[in-house]
Amino acid sequence: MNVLMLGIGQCGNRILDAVNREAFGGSSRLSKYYSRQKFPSRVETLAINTAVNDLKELRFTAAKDRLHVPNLHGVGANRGIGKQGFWENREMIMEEIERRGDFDIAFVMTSASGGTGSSFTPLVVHELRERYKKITVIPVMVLPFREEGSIYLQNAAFSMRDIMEVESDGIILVDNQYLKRLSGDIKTAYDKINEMVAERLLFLIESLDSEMLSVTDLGDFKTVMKGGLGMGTLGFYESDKKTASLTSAIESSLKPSGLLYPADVYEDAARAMIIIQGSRDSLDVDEITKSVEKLSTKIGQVFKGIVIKKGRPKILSVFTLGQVPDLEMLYAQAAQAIQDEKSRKTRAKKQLDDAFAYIEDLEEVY
Ligand SMILES: Nc1nc2c(ncn2[C@@H]2O[C@H](COP(=O)(O)OP(=O)(O)OP(=O)(O)O)[C@@H](O)[C@H]2O)c(=O)[nH]1
Repeated sequence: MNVLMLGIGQCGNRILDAVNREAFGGSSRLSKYYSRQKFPSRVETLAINTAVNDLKELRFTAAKDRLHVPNLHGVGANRGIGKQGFWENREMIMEEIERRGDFDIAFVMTSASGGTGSSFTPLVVHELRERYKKITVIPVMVLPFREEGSIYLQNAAFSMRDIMEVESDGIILVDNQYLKRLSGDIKTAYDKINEMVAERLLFLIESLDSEMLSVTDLGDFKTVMKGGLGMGTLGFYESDKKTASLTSAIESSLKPSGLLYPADVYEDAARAMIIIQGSRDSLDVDEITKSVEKLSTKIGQVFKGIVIKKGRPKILSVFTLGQVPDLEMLYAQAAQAIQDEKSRKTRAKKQLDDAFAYIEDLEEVY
């Protein structure tokens, strides 16, 4: 399978760096000696940014895989400038991608709320669709902490609408706000979130490209991603000594603690795919079949995949949602923030006009 992973803007770049870190051996001391990725698929990565400093800070992404869009130093969270920046550099950006050959699937990772990534991503998705007729395109959109300010909220609202309007094959949602409970300080939270996203995406890629005992393939994945509202998220669970059974491990992969976006899977999910990796003796196919069937009665369509691989069972759940109450709340907050900003501007303007009114009929006296 030929996979393209694009990370656009600072957040997208950093998630891509986490992917490269993971793919080249993770945090192990040996990782720097790996010159090739550990995965069977051909995975091409490219970090795109308007801010050269964001690209410089990457540690695991090769220099040839960093593309600076010239004449800009970030777009200061301004999506208008971002879109213009993309149009002015469209051919250069797309040529850089096309030089990497043909692809079956592309993941385009970005924050929904900054300027560069959130404005480039819908346009890049559109271009990929135009240029690669058979490609599956999955945007991975990171929603902001809700207290990050009105511009970030507004950007998230408008960029999510833009990304829904271009024809992707389903959006994977990641919510910083939901995941911030993972850590006290922001830097550690970012690292942890990025690592979670990287781990899940690489698990997915690896599984789709493996000989599965029970087959799920790119076609099934696309069917899942097209379900419901065409947006969903990923869950994950890694068994340990304390895990009671395979069934409880499968159920745990759907629990809030492993999800990248808040959802009540049993209430909200439209379609799902459960992929189980583990050593042959740790996987009981009958038990897996039974628990997936049980899930199907609640969720509707559930695909299952089983990959034989050394170690305790690890489970990835992929699902799309039929309702997204948290996203609706984000829009309500964004609308309120835009209104507040407007009234603050009007008030400030009036105050200034009132101030100028004091000297309206006066001249400077020297
Ligand atoms: N999960 C995660 N979120 C991040 C990270 N870095 C930034 N963010 C979030 O991304 C949003 C800001 O978007 P950026 O990606 O920094 O913006 P950009 O696309 O580079 O655009 P400009 O800086 O405006 O040119 C905020 O909501 C941040 O919380 C990261 O490493 N991980």
